[in-house]
Amino acid sequence: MTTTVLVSGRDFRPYEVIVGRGLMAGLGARVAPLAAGRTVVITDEIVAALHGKAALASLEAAGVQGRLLTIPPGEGSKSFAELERVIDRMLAFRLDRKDVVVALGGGVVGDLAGLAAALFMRGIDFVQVPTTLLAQVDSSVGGKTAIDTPRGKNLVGAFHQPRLVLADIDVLGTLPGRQLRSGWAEVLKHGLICDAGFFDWLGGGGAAGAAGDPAALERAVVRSVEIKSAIVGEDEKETGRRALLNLGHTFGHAIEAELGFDETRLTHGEAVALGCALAFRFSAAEGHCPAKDAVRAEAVLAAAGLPTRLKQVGTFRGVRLVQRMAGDKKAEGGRLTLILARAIGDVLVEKAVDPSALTAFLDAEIDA
Ligand SMILES: NC(=O)c1ccc[n+]([C@@H]2O[C@H](COP(=O)([O-])OP(=O)(O)OC[C@H]3O[C@@H](n4cnc5c(N)ncnc54)[C@H](O)[C@@H]3O)[C@@H](O)[C@H]2O)c1
Ligand SMILES: O=C(O)C(=O)C[C@@H](O)[C@H](O)[C@H](O)COP(=O)(O)O
Ligand SMILES: [Zn+2]
Repeated sequence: MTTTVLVSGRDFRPYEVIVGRGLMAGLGARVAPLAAGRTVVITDEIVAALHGKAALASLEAAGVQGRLLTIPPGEGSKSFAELERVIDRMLAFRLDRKDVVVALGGGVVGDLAGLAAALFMRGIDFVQVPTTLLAQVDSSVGGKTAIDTPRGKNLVGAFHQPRLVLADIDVLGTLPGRQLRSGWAEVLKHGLICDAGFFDWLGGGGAAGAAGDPAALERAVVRSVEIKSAIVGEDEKETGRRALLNLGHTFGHAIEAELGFDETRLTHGEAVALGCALAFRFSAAEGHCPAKDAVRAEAVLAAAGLPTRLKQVGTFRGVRLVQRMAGDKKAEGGRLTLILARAIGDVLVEKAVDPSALTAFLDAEIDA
């Protein structure tokens, strides 16, 4: 079965997110109506080897001219240097404004290719073909594109919505278990934000998804896309409600930065899982949410094989983490903003976080 979720908001052209099995073969037919000219398929070396041929064959069968542009795999490619190289290749290919970028890969490919599409000749169309669970449930939807700088995650970017998202559950069959669990963290995040029933399912019968069961994965992808697209439709540019999608990220991004964005030590999804557990425990400590919800959130995250304690991933100092967190894009006038919880499925934007309370909380967490 194929499910189509429409992402629509006041200030951008609506687009479809198509979720199902065996969709890669139909990529060309779906891209053809969007591409007046040619396509460039931006992908990483690992995905190119696994799925590049199928993508190009499908485009060719539909009469769409396509060529591959590969980047090295990993977070290191979300850099000014790689962005420059990609745009230079696009210029060398003589792409024009009618040509279309296809982002075939995980969140790294989607974020970089999306930003290149946003900048190239002031913006050309792009299509997301997410190949990691994380990209299917999160990064391919909503139009956030970005690169990192040594000072932090995603600090340079643009909002640029795709024309189409094609999420083929079958491509997840080649994904390593660790990457599957990493994507599962963003799925759990969606339940924690606004759907306690979904979270219960993910912690019960749906847990098979984290181990690769295709039916559970499909249901988890569809519900995640529904949740994310509804929020993005209301608040594309994160002036309000969209910040809720950042649950766990102010902690998570600071931890990723402290580890030098080394995904062999901590993937983005693992950082989000740890960040969600910290956000729930800090919420409980500050009296926003019952302690039992923080305990339950942690139990489900841990059962999925995700980290929930700082000492599992490295050695940190509270003051350093808080300095990093103050540099987050949600901070206004140097004031820390955090997404905190009232309960599982009910979160809020807290703009008046006391840095000393947060530092003391993190120092106590470091050995906990
Ligand atoms: N734009 C957004 O809204 C948004 C949302 C969430 C995360 N992100 C960003 O996404 C990035 C993380 O994305 P990710 O977790 O997909 O990581 P990733 O893109 O680095 O992919 C993880 C690894 O899986 C490999 N891979 C991809 N598809 C595969 C497949 N089908 N089979 C086998 N291997 C495959 C890749 O080559 C890579 O080695 C981070 O940079 C994060 O900041 C962005
Ligand atoms: O789409 C959003 O909005 C999100 O916050 C989704 C996050 O999972 C994602 O990691 C996003 O890239 C974080 O955005 P940032 O603005 O904190 O960099
Ligand atoms: Zn994320």
